Amino acid sequence: MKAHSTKPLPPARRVALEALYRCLFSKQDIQAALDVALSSGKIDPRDVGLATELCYGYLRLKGRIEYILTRFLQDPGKLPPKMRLAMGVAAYEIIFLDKVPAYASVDWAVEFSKSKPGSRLSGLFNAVLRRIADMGDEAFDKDFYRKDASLPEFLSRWYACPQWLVDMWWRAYGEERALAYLEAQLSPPAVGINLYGHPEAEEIFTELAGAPEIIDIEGMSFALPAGTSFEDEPEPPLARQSFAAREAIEALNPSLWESPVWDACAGRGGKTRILLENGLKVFASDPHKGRLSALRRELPGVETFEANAATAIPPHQPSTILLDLPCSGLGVLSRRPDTKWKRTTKDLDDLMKLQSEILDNAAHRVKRGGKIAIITCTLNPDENDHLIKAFLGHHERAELNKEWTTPPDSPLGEFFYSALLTIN
Ligand SMILES: C[S@@+](CC[C@H](N)C(=O)[O-])C[C@H]1O[C@@H](n2cnc3c(N)ncnc32)[C@H](O)[C@@H]1O
Repeated sequence: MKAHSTKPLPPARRVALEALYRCLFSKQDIQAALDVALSSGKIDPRDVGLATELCYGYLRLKGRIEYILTRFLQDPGKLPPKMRLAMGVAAYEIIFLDKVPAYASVDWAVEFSKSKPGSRLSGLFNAVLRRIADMGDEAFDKDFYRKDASLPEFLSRWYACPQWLVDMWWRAYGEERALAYLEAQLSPPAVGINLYGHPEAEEIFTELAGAPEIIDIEGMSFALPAGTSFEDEPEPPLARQSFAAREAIEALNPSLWESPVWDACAGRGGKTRILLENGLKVFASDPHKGRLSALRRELPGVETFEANAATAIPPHQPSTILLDLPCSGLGVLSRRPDTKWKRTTKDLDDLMKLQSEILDNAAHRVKRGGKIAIITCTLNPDENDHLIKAFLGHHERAELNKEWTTPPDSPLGEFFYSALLTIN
C-alpha cells in the first residue's frame, strides 16, 4: 500500500522549505525567496519569525548538518533534493532550536516524507532523526567532526563552509584571520540603522547615545547587537544599513571629497545616504531597475539613471566616483549565508573582470585630479587589494591614497574593503 501524507506541513516549515528550495535550487536570494513564500497567505507573526530563523539558521549551518546526515545515512545523495532538504531542516531544529521539542520536528518531517508516493521514506526519516535527537552534546563536540578529516576538511565541516573557501581564506589571510572570519560567519551580524532625513533625528540620537545596548554610533547611523528585532520593519526615513559598510566608507573621509560625486553602483542607495549626509552633491546610477526605483522612493531628491558603470558616460563630469562594486559578497556571509553555497570560483573570475572594467571606465570619466573610492563587501584579495594593485600597474596617473579593511575582531560580524585613489 502506498503511504500518502494527508497532514499539511505546519506553516513555518512550509514557508521555510519553499524559500530554501527556491534559494538553493532556483538560485534566488534567500530574502527574496522568503518574501515570495511568505506572500502566499496570511501567516501568524510567530510563524514568520520561526520560518526566518529556519532559513537563515539552516543556511549558516548547512555544511555541519549535512556532515551529520552522512554519518547516519548510507547515501544522502540518493534522497530526492526536497526530501534531503526537509531532513536537514528538521535536523537543524533538533540540534539548534531549544524551543522546539525534538518529537515535533521528527513528526512534521516524517509526515512530509510520506508525501513522496511509494517512496517508503518515513521509516528512514524516523530512524535518522531519532538518532540525531539522541546525539545530545556530541553534535557540539569538535571531535565528532574530525573523524578521518584533514585540518581543512575538519574546518569545512565545523564552520559549515565549502572547502575552497576555507582554503582560500587560510592561504590569503593566515590562520588567525581565517579562523576569525570563519567564526564570524556562523552568527547573525549586528543590526545597523540609518536616520538620514528623519525630522527628529537629533532627538533620537540624543536618546540613543546613552543606551547600553548600542554597539556604535556615527553620523546618522547606529549599530545594535545581532538578533535585535523590531515590532515593525523600519520604514523610510529610517533605513537598515550595514554599520560595517558605513565604517568602510567613513575610513576614506568622504567629508573631504569634492562634488559632484557619481555613485556608479548605487543599488538602493545605502551609500548615497552617507554621501548626502556628508553634504555632497550626488548623482547615482545602477543597471538594476528595481534597486534604482527603491533609491528614487527613499531619496527622491537625487538625480538617477540606469547604467552599466563599465561603459557609461555620465551626464556630468564627476569630481569623485564612488564604486561600491558588485562583488562575491564573501565578507557578509553572516547576513547572506546562502552566498557560500552558491558562489563558484568561476564567479570570482567573472566578477574580477567586471570590476576592472568598471574601474578602468571610472578612470576615464573622473576629472583630472579627481578621486575614485572603491568599496567591496568581500574577503577575496583578488577583488580587493590585488584588483587595486593591478589597476595601479597599468594606470600611470593613478595614485593610491588609502586602503582599509574591517578588523577581523570587529563586533559587527561583516567585513568590507575600501580604497581611495587619485587620478592625476
Ligand atoms: C554592493 S551593491 C551596491 C549597494 C549600494 N551601493 C548600497 O549601498 O545600497 C553592488 C551594486 O552594483 C550593481 N551592479 C552590478 N553590475 C553593475 C555594473 N556593470 N555597473 C554598475 N553597477 C553594477 C548591482 O546592481 C548592485 O546594486
